[in-house]
Amino acid sequence: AHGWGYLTTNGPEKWAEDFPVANGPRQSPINIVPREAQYDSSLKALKLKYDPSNAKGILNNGHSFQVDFVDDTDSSTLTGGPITGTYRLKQFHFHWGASDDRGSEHTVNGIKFPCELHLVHWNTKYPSFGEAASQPDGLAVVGVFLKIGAANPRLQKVLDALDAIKTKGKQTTFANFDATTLLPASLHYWTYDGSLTTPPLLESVTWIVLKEPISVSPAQVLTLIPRLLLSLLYHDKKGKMVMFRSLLFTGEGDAPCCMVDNYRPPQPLKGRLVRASFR
Ligand SMILES: NS(=O)(=O)c1ccc(C(=O)O)c(S(=O)(=O)NCCc2ccccc2)c1
Ligand SMILES: [Zn+2]
Repeated sequence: AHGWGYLTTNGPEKWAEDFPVANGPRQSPINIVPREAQYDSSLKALKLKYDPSNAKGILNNGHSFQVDFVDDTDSSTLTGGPITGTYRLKQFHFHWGASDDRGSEHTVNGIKFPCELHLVHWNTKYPSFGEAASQPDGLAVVGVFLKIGAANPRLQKVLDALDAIKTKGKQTTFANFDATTLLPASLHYWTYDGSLTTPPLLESVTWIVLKEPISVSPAQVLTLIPRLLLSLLYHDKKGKMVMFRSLLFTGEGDAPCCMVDNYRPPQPLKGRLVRASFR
């Protein structure tokens, strides 16, 4: 049987067949309506402390690429914000579109960004990530929108590594990456109780979506094309912005299938409250 994916044959509209929680009460992503979010003055500031030496490797997992972190100590953690206790960084990954009018999972007033970064953390009150992933307060994911704009030299290191992981299952070392460089200046956020946005869609995620996007410039990416030849943002001849092209969902030897549009659309709020850390 084919696994889940993002094609019409195995995409988000089909996931409930194998993962019935897809129709659960706290599914992600959602459309965020800032005017309907409730400012909560008791929400603390986010504290993200990442140790660059914890970066382990970068992997094409067949539905995105992820940078994995060593998570056997509290050296890369999320504290404060809407959560209590200490959550450890496990990995970060991206969702993007085949064109610049789509790609993000969360939307703001119905607006899609071309890309969204997810930094996945797990609650250290549980013995492992796998254990935490099945608990209602087990995971916390920080979502950061990407928009096309000024250059972002730090993202380049991630893009550079992609040509070594073109096909599913490929991975390469990726040391000394400071994930805090991927964060915007303001850590103002919206937060709500949700789920993983890919199967197994576990309802164990406290979502923390930053209001301020980070930007990456087309020019910056154009300089990468010769070296990357793979996942990149570039203006095609029609001037349309194209994102993270041609990473492949498929493994070596399979008929190549472009890894694009790897995002789940917004899910019903089902009465949930979205809180804002800012007025
Ligand atoms: N968009 S999201 O942040 O919800 C997300 C997407 C993909 C993954 C993943 O592992 O592939 C993850 S993960 O790193 O949290 N792993 C979830 C799958 C998993 C569950 C339980 C044990 C191992 C892996 C999260
Ligand atoms: Zn994600």
